[in-house]
Amino acid sequence: MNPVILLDLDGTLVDSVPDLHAALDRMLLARDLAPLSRAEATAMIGDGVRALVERALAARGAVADEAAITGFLADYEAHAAEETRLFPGIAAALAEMVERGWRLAVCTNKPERPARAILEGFGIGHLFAAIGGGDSFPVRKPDPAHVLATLAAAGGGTAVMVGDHANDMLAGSGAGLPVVFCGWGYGTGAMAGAAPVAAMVSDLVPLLARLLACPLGGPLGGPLRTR
Ligand SMILES: O=C(O)COP(=O)(O)O
Ligand SMILES: [Mg+2]
Repeated sequence: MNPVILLDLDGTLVDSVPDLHAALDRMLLARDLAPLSRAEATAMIGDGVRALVERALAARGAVADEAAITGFLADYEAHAAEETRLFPGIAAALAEMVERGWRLAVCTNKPERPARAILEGFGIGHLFAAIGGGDSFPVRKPDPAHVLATLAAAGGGTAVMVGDHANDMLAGSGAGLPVVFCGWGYGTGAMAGAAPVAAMVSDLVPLLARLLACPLGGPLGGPLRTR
């Protein structure tokens, strides 16, 4: 069976910071709190909506409640695809993956609805055999079960996890899969740990091809597992 490339969304396929940052600032403004810098907002992304809202409010000395979280989510969902863009080169990289016969899936901590809306907005939703959002399963990254449930939804088989955050590396490795760290995303370089790094989008397909060509393990990573 052809391998599955499990792809993180925010910071890997799409630059979603502008819309997330704008929604956070609308939430803060509504509470008479000062807006965030772009760097502050970026560093808060990676653990889903609840953590994002909690971090933004905590940065301004406030505490998140359920109303803040549901209000943020409703507002963000309505504006999730305004300034969000595919990173340059991603559309071509996805097309090449499909051309090679690799199956694609998204494994993101973003809730499933806005994740689907963003992918469909770019006309690429149909490329993915599964979209595992942060609310699709009882757990999310860094829990390996999020990766495994997404892989199962995509039909199972050999897989690689690709992402820009420590959560992606932990979840993928914990699931027994090789992982690739994306250097163009929101994570810090230290989050790559021992994972091979695709420094630029153009590095990704060649790196995945090398990983998939050495199933017994090699300098690039551990053994590929079939599930
Ligand atoms: O929503 C988040 O916090 C991060 O989303 P990601 O898992 O696609 O990077
Ligand atoms: Mg990410």
